[in-house]
Amino acid sequence: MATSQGGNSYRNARTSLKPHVKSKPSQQRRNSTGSVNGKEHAAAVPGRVRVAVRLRPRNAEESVADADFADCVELQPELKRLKLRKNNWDADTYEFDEVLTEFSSQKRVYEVVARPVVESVLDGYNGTIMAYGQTGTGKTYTLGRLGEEDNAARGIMVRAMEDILADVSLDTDSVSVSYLQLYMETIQDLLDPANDNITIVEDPKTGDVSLPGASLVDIRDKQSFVELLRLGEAHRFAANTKLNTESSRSHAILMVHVKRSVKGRDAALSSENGNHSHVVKSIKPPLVRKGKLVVVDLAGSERIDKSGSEGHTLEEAKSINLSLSALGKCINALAENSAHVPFRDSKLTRLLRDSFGGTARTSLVITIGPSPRHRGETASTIMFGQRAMKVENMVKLKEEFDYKSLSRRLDIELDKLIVEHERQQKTFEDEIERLATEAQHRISEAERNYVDSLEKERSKYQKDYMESIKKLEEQFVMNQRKNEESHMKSSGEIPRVSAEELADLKKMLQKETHLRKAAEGEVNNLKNQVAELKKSEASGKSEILKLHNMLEDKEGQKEKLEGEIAILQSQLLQLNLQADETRRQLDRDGLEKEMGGLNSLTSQVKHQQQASGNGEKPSIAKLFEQVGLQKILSLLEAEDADVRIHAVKVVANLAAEETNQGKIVEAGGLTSLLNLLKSSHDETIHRVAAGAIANLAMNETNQELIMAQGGISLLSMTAANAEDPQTLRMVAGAIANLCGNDKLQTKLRSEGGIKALLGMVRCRHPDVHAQVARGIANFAKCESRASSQGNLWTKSGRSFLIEDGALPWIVQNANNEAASVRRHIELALCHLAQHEINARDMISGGALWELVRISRDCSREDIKTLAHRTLVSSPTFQAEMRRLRVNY
Ligand SMILES: Nc1ncnc2c1ncn2[C@@H]1O[C@H](COP(=O)(O)OP(=O)(O)OP(=O)(O)O)[C@@H](O)[C@H]1O
Repeated sequence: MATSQGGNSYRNARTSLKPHVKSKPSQQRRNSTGSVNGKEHAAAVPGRVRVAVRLRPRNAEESVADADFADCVELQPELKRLKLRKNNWDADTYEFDEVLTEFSSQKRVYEVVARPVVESVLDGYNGTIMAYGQTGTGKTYTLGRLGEEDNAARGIMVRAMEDILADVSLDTDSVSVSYLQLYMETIQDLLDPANDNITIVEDPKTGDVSLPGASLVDIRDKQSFVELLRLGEAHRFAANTKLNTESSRSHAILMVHVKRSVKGRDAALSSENGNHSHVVKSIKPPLVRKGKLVVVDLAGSERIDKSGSEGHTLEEAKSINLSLSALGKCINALAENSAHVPFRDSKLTRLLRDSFGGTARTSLVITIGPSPRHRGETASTIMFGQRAMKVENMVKLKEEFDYKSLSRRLDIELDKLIVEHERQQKTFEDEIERLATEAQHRISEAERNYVDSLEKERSKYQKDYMESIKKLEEQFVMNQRKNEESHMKSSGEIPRVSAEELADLKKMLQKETHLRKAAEGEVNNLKNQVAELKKSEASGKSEILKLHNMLEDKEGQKEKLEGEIAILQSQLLQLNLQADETRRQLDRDGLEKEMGGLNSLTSQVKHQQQASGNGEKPSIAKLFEQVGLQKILSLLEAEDADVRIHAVKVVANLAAEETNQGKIVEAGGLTSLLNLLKSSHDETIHRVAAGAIANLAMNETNQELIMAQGGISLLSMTAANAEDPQTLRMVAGAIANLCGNDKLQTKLRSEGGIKALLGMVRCRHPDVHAQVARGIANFAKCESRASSQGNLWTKSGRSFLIEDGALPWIVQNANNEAASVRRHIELALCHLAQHEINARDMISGGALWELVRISRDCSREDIKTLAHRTLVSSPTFQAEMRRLRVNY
């Protein structure tokens, strides 16, 4: 039955997919790449299977055998019609998409049958070109001629590859081929014949068919492809010979995979010099199009019975060629729009599933011979072609994201970023290191400058101070000398401390204050520098930490400096006090000896006392406030002897104030002072420390503490070693104070206090003697109190003073010209005489006569009365006086 098919030509089919695109491959590529959008092409486009019929010319045998017969077909190529003669007067007419006469060149056949499919493949579609026909009708001629002897004879395979290679760019695209044969349901790799059990894999989602087990050879030029085809043919021939079969019974399948990158999609990745973060953000996997061209040279169809599609059993079909039979059934089903298409009946139909009723563009060339002897086969072939023309495919673009490629590119990009990051990191670290080094240098330099300036100021100040001390000492010695002279001569001028000297001292104090401010300014300057460094090193935390530490060091140094300044201040203060003391002393002596300069000195001293007196207490208070007692006491243990000396002087000055004494003792000052007596060999320290202890020893509680801490032994030891009268005066004063405590008598005596006291009289200085006398008087008074209460310390009841041999010195100094000595001795004698048991010793020691003298001549009325009462009340004294006939 004649049909009217194929209103569209191959070219029309092409334009139906791409309306404005001409068929020139390279032009086509330019137009399609870069503008293709994956979504646009995701939709499938209807594409009917195109069928061309090609008539082989009569061969030699047919020219002879059929010489008298007309061809069984008559072609009308311009009408794309074929007439199949039934007999001499009747024929069936069939329309095809192309009708290729026996004179059609290989080139024309390629262009009308294959080129549109090849172009589709290059655009990213799957395409199938298949030849179907009776053995010897020219299927292999049409598809597989290599054209080595005659270039014009090149078949579709070679021409297709030529077009593909001409269109792709092998830098970005790839072309690879597999070559196989299917025989009796076995797929054999023609490029690796040992591989003869290749399985078909179908992607359930896309319906794509692949043969992952087949060799896949990259093609970079036509020659290597031709070689590969030749090799495949040789293997096909050898294999079929071995199997004792015919080539026409196997199907040859060439698969050409074309993978093309779609330009423009990954432009972001190619912007090598762009911002990397931008690249990463905008990164998209490159888009690739994977077209696959399948060229199938089917086995000869003559084995298929005309009724192959009409009921041959599967078993029969298998015995000849199951594959062609199954293909016919599938095409029938597709042509008739059957609900079920038996693709799974054979491997050929499974392989060609995409080509018929799938997503591929399919072009079928049916080959026929002219011989009327094979009219049946020819008719069968024509009917196969007619049915195939009814098969509608849904041509679909095979475009996908190339994640592998993206991954590779990202790896490269990542490597670049890592390298760049490392470079930046290195630069950053270098910068940090440079900043840190620079900061360190600046800090070191500032530190050096600071230390240098401090050292300069300190040494300058020390020098000034030492000079001032020296001047004062010289002044003091000079004054003393003058004083002694005036004392001896009872005449002469009283030296004065000049107003200029005091003004100098004040200046020094002001200067020191100025220096301190300068030092503070320097510290502030350093702070500013550190702050600047902090700003410039915001990211260098460790450096900032270092700067903090250094700042703290500086603060520590500042504190230390302030401590030293405070000491220096105190020294100045002390100098003031000493100057005042000197003035007072001069005043006193002047009062007694010198009436001439008395008034002026007194007024001067008073003035100074007012001036310094007004400033002194605030100064001490300020000292407490600025430095802190603890700090001052800690300086008693300073390594620097000068510092120790100054510190002990400050403490001594503080201890002179009754209000400070409790604080000093509480803060451990007493213990420190006692330690100084023990540990120091410096006479000045001994003198000043003893003075401070003497001051503290005025308090009863402190007296007990001094004793508890071995103070009497330390004072005794100091007394034994000292030669300086002032030191001895201080020690004697301290012991004298202790002697006045009733609770400490026994301990004081047992620890050598009395003997130490008496030992100090070796120094002839009246001040020392006065203190010794005071101590003896205190002790005697306590003994007297105890005896009156019946508390006797010795077995005999005798006085410790007498037992320790004090009596001779007492008697000897009872009438000492120094009033301060004499008064205390007179009192001591009176107290000793209170206890009857001492009377004998006193009589034998000559004390009786002294008592008598006191009772008669003492200028102090109270002492005089006491002496008299004692003498009168003592039987022993009374008896002695009677014995000596003293009238009393
Ligand atoms: N169009 C043609 N022009 C000239 N010679 C042809 C043409 N087609 C076929 N021939 C010749 O016919 C012979 C058989 O052709 P070919 O081998 O291609 O047939 P076939 O269909 O592939 O056979 P088979 O199914 O056995 O493989 C060859 O000698 C070939 O050169």
